[in-house]
Amino acid sequence: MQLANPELLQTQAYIDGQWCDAANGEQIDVINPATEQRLASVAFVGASETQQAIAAAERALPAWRNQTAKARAQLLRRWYELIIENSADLALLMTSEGGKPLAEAQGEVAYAASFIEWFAEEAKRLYGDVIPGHQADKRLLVIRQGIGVCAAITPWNFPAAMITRKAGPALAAGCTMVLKPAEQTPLTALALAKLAEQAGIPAGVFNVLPGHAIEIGRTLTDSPVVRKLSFTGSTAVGIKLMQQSAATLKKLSLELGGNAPFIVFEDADIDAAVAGALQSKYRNAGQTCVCSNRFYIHDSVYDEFAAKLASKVAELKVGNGTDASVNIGPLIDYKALDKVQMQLQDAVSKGAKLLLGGERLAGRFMQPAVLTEVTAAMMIAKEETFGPVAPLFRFQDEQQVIELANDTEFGLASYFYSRDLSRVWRVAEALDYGMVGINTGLISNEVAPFGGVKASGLGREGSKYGIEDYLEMKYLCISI
Ligand SMILES: NC(=O)C1=CN([C@@H]2O[C@H](COP(=O)(O)OP(=O)(O)OC[C@H]3O[C@@H](n4cnc5c(N)ncnc54)[C@H](OP(=O)(O)O)[C@@H]3O)[C@@H](O)[C@H]2O)C=CC1
Ligand SMILES: O=C(O)CCCC(=O)O
Repeated sequence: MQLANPELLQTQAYIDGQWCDAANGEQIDVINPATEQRLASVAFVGASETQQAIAAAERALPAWRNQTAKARAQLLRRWYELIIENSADLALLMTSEGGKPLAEAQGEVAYAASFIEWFAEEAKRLYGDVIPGHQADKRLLVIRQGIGVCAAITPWNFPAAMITRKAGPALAAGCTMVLKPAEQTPLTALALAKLAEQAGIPAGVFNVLPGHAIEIGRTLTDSPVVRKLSFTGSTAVGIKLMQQSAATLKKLSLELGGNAPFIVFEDADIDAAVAGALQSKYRNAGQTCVCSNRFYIHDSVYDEFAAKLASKVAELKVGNGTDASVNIGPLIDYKALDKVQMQLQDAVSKGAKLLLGGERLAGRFMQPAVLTEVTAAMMIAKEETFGPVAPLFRFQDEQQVIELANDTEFGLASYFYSRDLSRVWRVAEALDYGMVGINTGLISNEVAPFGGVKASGLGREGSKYGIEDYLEMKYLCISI
């Protein structure tokens, strides 16, 4: 891994503006999932370093909070610019430790940077309210202030964007942050911290702790100083963190698993639906929480859709994401590969047909797959796949498919294709999901509210709504 700016390869934790090893010297290897070679050994910290980071974030809070939003925005703007200037290195780090193809990694760097830019601007417009008084001698106002010290725990599948989608609004609103990145992808997080340091973000405002998930998570949730926790990851861990946060009554944002339906109605533009399916299913080898998980195709267009999708999937090239011609990188680890293979085998054993792909290749790679004649009795209908497999179900009518699509504990992203305007409204309103892509397979951007309902979590990230989770409202009652 040859970085143009070698300073971006940081292997120590970043606490209170200092780069430091774990107190006990512990380290963990970061492995390239494509080559299975060691990229670096990174400090692996625990509870005591987490306490230090929380204390640093608490100390840094008053000065950071008391600056004007504009002053904070100027520093955040510089952070944004440095991310853009270093985007080639950041993308290479991301591909090397997470496996996504370089073009996708470059896209993620731009996406990640956009949250810093957006929230730096947004924080200047955190207006309050003047409420008509209830008595002649009273004046009532509402102001909005940053909530205080925040914690963030982020996953490996978006090693940069899930950090900036949390740190952007937090820092812009005047909060400070302690971040624990995923064990598999600490290098991108530490590079972001290096750029934050270079941008002049003061010591203690943004701290990064690669280390023991359970110890760090417990220390963050137990701390009364930490007023808010934002987590992206699995539903099981989200529930655990919510339980742990109960004693200190933390404000929570939880962006958890999904089981996205992708519906193709009989009046859809089939070619457009195939293009959308490719984007929404195979991005990051299917490892995103908004990836389509269940394809419901109207009986009358099922065979056409299946054939067209399979012919496009056959063109996808599997390999090391640093090769510019590659579309599908490795899965993150063997556990992920085993889970996808198990879902495939379960479906085939219950009557599904493997139209294309599915073979396990050397290392952590697999051939992207299309499965047909899939039914609700199969494991793949219920569980998040997090892999490059498109299972196609048949349906006959609108009401039936809405019921099927909503028949899941999850409620993050959903997609459908139709050219009938009345149906577009009906179905969009009936889908029990936080996000609905209509005639598109890509919905994520910094200006729109990202988040789910039911077991997919709490709160929204990005957009003008995303900063609300980092604010408290204060009511002022003035007697004159
Ligand atoms: N909603 C989403 O975007 C994502 C969903 N997932 C789903 O979750 C499945 C498993 O993926 P996985 O990466 O294991 O997801 P996890 O939920 O286990 O991990 C996400 C983050 O939480 C941390 N974490 C794990 N356990 C704890 C804990 N007890 N206390 C505090 N932090 C904790 C992890 O740390 P560490 O890495 O150190 O273990 C990581 O930083 C995937 O197959 C997918 O279905 C996964 C990633 C993202
Ligand atoms: O998969 C995830 O962790 C959510 C991020 C995906 C996106 O923002 O599109």
